[in-house]
Amino acid sequence: MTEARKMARAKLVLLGRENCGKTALCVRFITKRFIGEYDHKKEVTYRCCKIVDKEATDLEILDTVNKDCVGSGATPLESSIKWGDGFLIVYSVTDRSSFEAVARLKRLIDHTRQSLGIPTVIVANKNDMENGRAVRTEEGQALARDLRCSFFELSAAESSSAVEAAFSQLIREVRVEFHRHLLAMDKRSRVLQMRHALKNKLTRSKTMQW
Ligand SMILES: Nc1nc2c(ncn2[C@@H]2O[C@H](COP(=O)(O)OP(=O)(O)OP(=O)(O)O)[C@@H](O)[C@H]2O)c(=O)[nH]1
Repeated sequence: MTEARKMARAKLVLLGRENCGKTALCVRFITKRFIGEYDHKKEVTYRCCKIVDKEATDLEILDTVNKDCVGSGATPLESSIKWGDGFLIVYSVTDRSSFEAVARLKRLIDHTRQSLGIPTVIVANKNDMENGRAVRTEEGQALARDLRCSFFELSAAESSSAVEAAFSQLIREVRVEFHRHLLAMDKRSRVLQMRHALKNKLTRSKTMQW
């Protein structure tokens, strides 16, 4: 792969019900640290550079706040969805309603982007809280299979490497999509070139007849 065709940057968006751990995941991924409490009021875009599979990518990561795909939050959420190249849909294994929001959020991505192939990873967070578990691992796996998304169950509080694995998977999927898009553009421009060449040839042969 030539340098010019490598994906230099990507925009990632974290979606999910309030309190499921979106900010904790972002901060863990960027700093490798888990900090107990975060400011819940602001939507934040983090910038960082990460190396995945020996390839550096500049990332913008949008941490959305308290939004669901229903009600008044829907419009700004759609603009975040239009902005992103890839999505982490997060739920907490201790909060059934956050799990139920996942399918709705995935449908909103599909609908907003008019595509079923937008890179999306589902993250089941807080699996250190076994006592408060309200969603079984198999339920998360089954939902991810149905929605054709990669799935990670983890704890932002306990495992930096698991968080890194989930983000890395999303970055890989965004890269695949980027290269698919480039190939489609190449194909289109080849077709246009051929059409142009054919038109020129036809015009020339007409001219010769005259
Ligand atoms: N035990 C445990 N607590 C977690 C974990 N991840 C996040 N938390 C806690 O859950 C609470 C909510 O985490 P946030 O990261 O603020 O959640 P959020 O989804 O960004 O919340 P909003 O900003 O309201 O949308 C905080 O008290 C975190 O410390 C985890 O993996 N395990």
